[in-house]
Amino acid sequence: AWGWGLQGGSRLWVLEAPRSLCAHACAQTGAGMFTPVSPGRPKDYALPNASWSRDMLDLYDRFLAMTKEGLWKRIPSYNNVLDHIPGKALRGLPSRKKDTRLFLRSIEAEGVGFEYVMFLNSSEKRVVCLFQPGSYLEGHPGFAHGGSIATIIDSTIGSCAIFVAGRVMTANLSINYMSPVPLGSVVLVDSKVDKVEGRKVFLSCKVQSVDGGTLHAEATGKDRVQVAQGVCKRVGVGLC
Ligand SMILES: CCCCCCCCCCCCCCCC(=O)SCCNC(=O)CCNC(=O)[C@H](O)C(C)(C)COP(=O)(O)OP(=O)(O)OC[C@H]1O[C@@H](n2cnc3c(N)ncnc32)[C@H](O)[C@@H]1OP(=O)(O)O
Repeated sequence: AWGWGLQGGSRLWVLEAPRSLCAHACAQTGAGMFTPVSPGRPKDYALPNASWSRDMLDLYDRFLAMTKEGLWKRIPSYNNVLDHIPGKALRGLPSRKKDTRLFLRSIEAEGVGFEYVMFLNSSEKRVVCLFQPGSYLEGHPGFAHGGSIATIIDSTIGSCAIFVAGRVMTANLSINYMSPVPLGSVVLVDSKVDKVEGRKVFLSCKVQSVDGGTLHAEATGKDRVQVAQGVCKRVGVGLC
């Protein structure tokens, strides 16, 4: 169940959302597929569509097969993070604004924005994201904008930190770009939690080509498991 244990010094509040929360948030059914807990069924964008390349489909099939062994789970992807949270746990969270969308899902048309699906390996504290950057993410002609790479890295490490430690905010993200990512290509964004020190979660992430032959980028991140008191009061979590 989704429970809040508040501890905190003078300024900070640590929201200890039990790990079971995330597992609870997406009850797994069938072959590694998640079904959303919230009433109604928001569109799950992390499923194959006509824009996915052969590489993306093959990689997806490979990871989906691994979910059958139970170590990997597919993370559904809705266009609003609140859709990932079980109904009763939404209490105290900012109410959903009808015109907000998760940045990565802000381009509705298939194949031109962020085409991606994430898989979680809880025991390895790892989230791997299969990412196919679309044509609207262009930076240098023909290549993905560095900000789009930073976005998919931030979201992958953010999801990893959420599943390992609960609600987080990214405190620091450092990226080395080694090789540009061609638009329409498929890359593996492989993130893991390296250590947790109190409220700080340290993560690392590599962006590699499907054949592992090209390291496009590598990053380190520091996330923070906490909600600033102000935000806590604003959303009236009630336990502040
Ligand atoms: C429920 C299931 C859902 C699952 C399915 C989800 C699917 C869909 C998910 C999509 C996932 C999206 C993930 C997006 C992730 C974002 O984009 S978050 C947005 C970007 N980040 C922000 O806006 C954060 C802005 N910054 C802040 O709010 C505050 O600075 C922070 C980061 C919360 C830290 O504030 P604070 O807690 O007050 O920390 P502070 O007291 O200043 O420092 C505490 C410690 O942290 C260290 N620290 C603080 N800041 C830094 C820093 N920048 N660098 C290094 N050290 C730092 C300090 O040195 C200090 O260390 P110690 O002295 O304790 O050793």
